[in-house]
Amino acid sequence: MAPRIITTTLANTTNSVVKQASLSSCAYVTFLAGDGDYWKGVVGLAKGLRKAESKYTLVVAMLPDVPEEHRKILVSQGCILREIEPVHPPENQTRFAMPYYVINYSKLRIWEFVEYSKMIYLDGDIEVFDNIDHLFDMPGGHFYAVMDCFCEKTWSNSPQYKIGYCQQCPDKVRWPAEMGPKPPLYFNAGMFVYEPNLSTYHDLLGTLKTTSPTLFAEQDFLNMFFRDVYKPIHIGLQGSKPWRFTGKEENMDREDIKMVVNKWWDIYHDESLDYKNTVAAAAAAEAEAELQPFLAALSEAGAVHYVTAPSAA
Ligand SMILES: O=c1ccn([C@@H]2O[C@H](COP(=O)(O)OP(=O)(O)O[C@H]3O[C@H](CO)[C@H](O)[C@H](O)[C@H]3O)[C@@H](O)[C@H]2O)c(=O)[nH]1
Ligand SMILES: O[C@H]1[C@H](O)[C@@H](O)[C@H](O)[C@@H](O)[C@H]1O
Ligand SMILES: [Mn+2]
Repeated sequence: MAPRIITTTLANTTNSVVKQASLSSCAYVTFLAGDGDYWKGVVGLAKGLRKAESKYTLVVAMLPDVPEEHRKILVSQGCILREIEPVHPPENQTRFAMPYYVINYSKLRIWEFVEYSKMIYLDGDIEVFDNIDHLFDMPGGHFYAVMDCFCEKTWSNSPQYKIGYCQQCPDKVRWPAEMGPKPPLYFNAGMFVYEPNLSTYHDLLGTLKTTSPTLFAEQDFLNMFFRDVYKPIHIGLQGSKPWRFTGKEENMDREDIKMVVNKWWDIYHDESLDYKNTVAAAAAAEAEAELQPFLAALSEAGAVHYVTAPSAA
């Protein structure tokens, strides 16, 4: 965990208590829902970040249905847990299964995490094999993400897939003039760099109320919402539930895929990467003492529901 710089000022102003706090302002954030096996992905991600010697902590935005047992494991791996309320898409407009939408749209709550000025969102099934902390240094005011790939079967009903159009190599198959204007750049929402902000957050939720859900849920929505500030970045995305891989899946007898999956398991099982075995755990114990008044103040104000990593003791 990165050392935190905390200043908590409590001042009485006309009977109200003004609480100011400045926390280390960057963090990674992932999302967790349900009692399934996605928590394994989060453990793999937390350990991968550690292996890459990231300076920043991993926040887990989780829905209330994540069982206590899984929460404990994540806390023991140094994650900061933040429970979020489910976000429901507009009623009567869902052509697809409701739980799918509730899960995905709930991700929008991460704009509420304004104790951080910049965050990198990563899906729980993504692994980092290199340090990507430098992405926090990119200029603010933009939404950074990786361009999506339309070759996936999930895109088979789209015009892009049908004509073999690739936005990453737009010269391979040119967008035909008779099909109208070229579609705007489209990012994958499995990883992005963004700035939590309450006004953006309210705008996101307000706009969602009047937006019909579409196939790729919050991914389509975020593409629409941030279309004017989107900037593509080039980072390899790895996300196919490596913990479920058996080698028998369709097209999965490839050596390169097996190597990535094995690399994922190496990180997952590496005990030296367990939070309790790191110097950060000791530093966190020290920082926790300082952090306590701030958390107490926030929870007193009913602002957040927060669980931090335990001390190494
Ligand atoms: O039961 C679930 C389902 C999902 N997740 C979380 O939600 C993320 C997204 O779900 P998947 O990885 O299963 O979905 P995809 O790989 O299809 O993800 C892509 O499409 C989704 C919408 O269709 C989202 O936009 C997502 O960010 C994008 O990477 C997971 O990584 C995980 O962090 C859970 O915790 N529990
Ligand atoms: O845009 C889609 C979407 O995110 C899918 O859920 C994912 O499986 C595909 O890889 C991607 O192209
Ligand atoms: Mn995924």
